Amino acid sequence: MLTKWNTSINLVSVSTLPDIWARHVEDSAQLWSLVSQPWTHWVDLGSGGGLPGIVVAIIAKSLAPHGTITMVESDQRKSTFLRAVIRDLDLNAKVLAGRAESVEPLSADVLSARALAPLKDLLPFVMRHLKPTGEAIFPKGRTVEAEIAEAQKQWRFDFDSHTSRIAPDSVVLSVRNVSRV
Ligand SMILES: C[S@@+](CC[C@H](N)C(=O)[O-])C[C@H]1O[C@@H](n2cnc3c(N)ncnc32)[C@H](O)[C@@H]1O
Repeated sequence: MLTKWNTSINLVSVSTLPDIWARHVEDSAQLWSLVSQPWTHWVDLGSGGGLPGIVVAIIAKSLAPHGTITMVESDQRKSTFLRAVIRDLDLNAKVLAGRAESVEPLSADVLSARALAPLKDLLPFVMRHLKPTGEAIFPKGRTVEAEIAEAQKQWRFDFDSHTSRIAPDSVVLSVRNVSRV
């Protein structure tokens, strides 16, 4: 469905399509095993083509059927795509077609966002949508150290950095206990 819809909506860069499994599916799926605590509500912000939200929902269907995934996507056409996938695959997931800063607070146990914004701009979303005991999980590239330093000017937070299984120069950042400096 991603490949088919990508011809009319720009869900992923066309140059990545030949390597779609590793670049997008495995890259999203690796988040699953990095979450360190039980969860019932996973929120994915700026899901675009369902990365990682749809991939997480597919895994959850067999491994965590109690889990609900909410995807927040500001683009109406991408939201329509996400709803079509949820319907076709009968996933326990829903889409809020709106902006992360304006949808109602979502009280997530896990919050993810891939390629949405630098860390300093993600942390206000963490404050709005993640439970105080929850965990945020962000795939990040080579700029991660600079993003952490920039974010620490305004925020306190605990974090762990996990080397990506897919791209050795990337990491998955796990963030907890966020508060303003
Ligand atoms: C670069 S794309 C990444 C999409 C997907 N997460 C991925 O990794 O392929 C960013 C997505 O976030 C959406 N977006 C941008 N700002 C947003 C916001 N404030 N709230 C919700 N979605 C947003 C865009 O429409 C776009 O689909």
